Amino acid sequence: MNSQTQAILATDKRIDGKAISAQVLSEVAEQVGQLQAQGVHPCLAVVLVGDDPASQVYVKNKLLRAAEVGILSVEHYLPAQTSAETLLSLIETLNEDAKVHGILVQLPLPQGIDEIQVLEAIKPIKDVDGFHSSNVGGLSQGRSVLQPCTPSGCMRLLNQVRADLSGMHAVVVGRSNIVGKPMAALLLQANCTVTLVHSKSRDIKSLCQMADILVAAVGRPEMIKQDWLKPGAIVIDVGINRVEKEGRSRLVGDVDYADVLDKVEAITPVPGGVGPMTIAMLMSNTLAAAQKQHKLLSISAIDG
Ligand SMILES: Nc1nc2c(c(=O)[nH]1)N[C@@H](CN(C=O)c1ccc(C(=O)N[C@@H](CCC(=O)O)C(=O)O)cc1)CN2
Ligand SMILES: [Mg+2]
Repeated sequence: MNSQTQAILATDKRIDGKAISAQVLSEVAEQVGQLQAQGVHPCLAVVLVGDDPASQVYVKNKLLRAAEVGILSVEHYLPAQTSAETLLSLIETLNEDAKVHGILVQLPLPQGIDEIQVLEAIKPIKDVDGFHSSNVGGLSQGRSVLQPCTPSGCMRLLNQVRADLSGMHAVVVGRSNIVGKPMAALLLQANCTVTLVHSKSRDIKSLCQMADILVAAVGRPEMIKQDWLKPGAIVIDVGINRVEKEGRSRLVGDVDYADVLDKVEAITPVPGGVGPMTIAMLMSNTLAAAQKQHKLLSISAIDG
């Protein structure tokens, strides 16, 4: 990427997730084309259980992005009352289908289905969400595995601001399996000093004030205010909170954007920051999964 593009993608203080995700998607589309020329057609299986409206929107957007970059998709919509056995049997079928390279089970699952059992059933090589314990363990050891999409998207946004994060103090607020924990692992891999803050941490505000990089993934609307930040901090806001403001429904992050803007070096907006990156990284993971499976098949063909 040349410096002019870099400047466009990170204008002023706002880190433009929409523009950067478009760049990722265009890179993915190019490589999908190269794979197709070798007769491989990357394919993502998307499984949605139940009728959660937000999940329906996310799944629709994933399918749209897949089509845009030339990734095939298969869709499986199951009712909320689906048994764990039925879901596990579908995953087994998709695991064994050589035409399917990536399997995504949209979260959250309806109550009564054990999320961990379902995620563990996905073959690690097809686990494009990076949630299988084998990929989680590989990430913590710094191995090259499929990584969770939101944290890897956040890393891409951070690298837009600074190519080298070495020695920076990163504070991650929130310890979910999907975002907080893998985010801390990726920042550590990038040689940051990492503090993982959670609901039982003492004096969260003081911990945040130490951050050169602050990643907020806590799900509390506009919790982080200007006096929580060190001057010149880089802020990545993973929160997506729907609130009523001035009689209208609006999306806000975990950071009070307008309040902190003067104080930060750079910040992601909500919407248009981390969210679009999540879907772009899913496409990137699906491509990587297809490339790896193709390579393994080619090797086993040579070995006989
Ligand atoms: N299997 C998974 N389930 C869930 C994941 C995931 O990565 N894998 N993450 C979230 C939901 N999610 C993707 O699935 C997701 C959330 C938000 C966005 C997004 O683009 N947000 C927009 C705003 C959208 C809106 O208007 O509501 C933005 O921030 O700009 C994309 C994907 C939980 N489940
Ligand atoms: Mg966003």
